[in-house]
Amino acid sequence: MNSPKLIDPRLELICAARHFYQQGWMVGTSGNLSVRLPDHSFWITASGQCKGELELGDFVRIYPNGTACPEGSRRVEKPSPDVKPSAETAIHQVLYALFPEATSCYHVHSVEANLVSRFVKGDTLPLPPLEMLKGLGVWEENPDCAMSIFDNHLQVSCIVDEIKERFRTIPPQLSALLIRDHGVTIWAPSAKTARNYIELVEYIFRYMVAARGVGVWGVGEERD
Ligand SMILES: CSC[C@@H](O)[C@@H](O)C(=O)COP(=O)(O)O
Ligand SMILES: [Zn+2]
Repeated sequence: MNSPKLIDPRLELICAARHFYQQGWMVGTSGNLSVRLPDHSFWITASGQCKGELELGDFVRIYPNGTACPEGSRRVEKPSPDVKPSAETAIHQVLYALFPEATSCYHVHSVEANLVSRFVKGDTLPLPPLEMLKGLGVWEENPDCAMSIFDNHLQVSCIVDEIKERFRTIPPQLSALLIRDHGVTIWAPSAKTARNYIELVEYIFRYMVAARGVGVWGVGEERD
């Protein structure tokens, strides 16, 4: 009997990136996607690549601290020496460390994510109690749900430190975080779920922007 063919997990990332690019959420080189493998290494998009036309050679494999890739002592596997991992690799790393059940981490930049990130000054964004929240795991009637917001910093390590510090003390309600004036990042137990999460959070952001435009009361406003 033939054993089932293993599908390269980078293919799922290539398809997801093309889809997000077509939606206008990964314009140009923006955003980064990763998938974690059973040995706890992960593939992540290389830095500065057009996300609408990724190829298998546009990924870097990062091995966890203390382990090395099979070919040698390096902790990074690259298609060529000049290829660099995403500049935001450390955000994926900290999320995988904080949420061991996560096997995929997706980050995109949309206009709506940036608009809603300015609806509030604080570090949480109240979300409208939409049915769509069930897709993000919130099974409550009229849920009082909020997404964590972090300030954008030039030094990615500062964003990472704030994520680590906040989530260690206050676990997030959703598997998602928003970086102000930058974009959303989600983490999920599978690549398919990660794609759904991105679509759902982006729907909620679109709704919030549209609701403001037509004057729907209370949407995205800071609660007392
Ligand atoms: C279009 S610049 C956006 C980058 O600064 C960054 O925020 C981003 O999401 C992509 O960086 P990358 O290093 O390609 O993964
Ligand atoms: Zn980014």
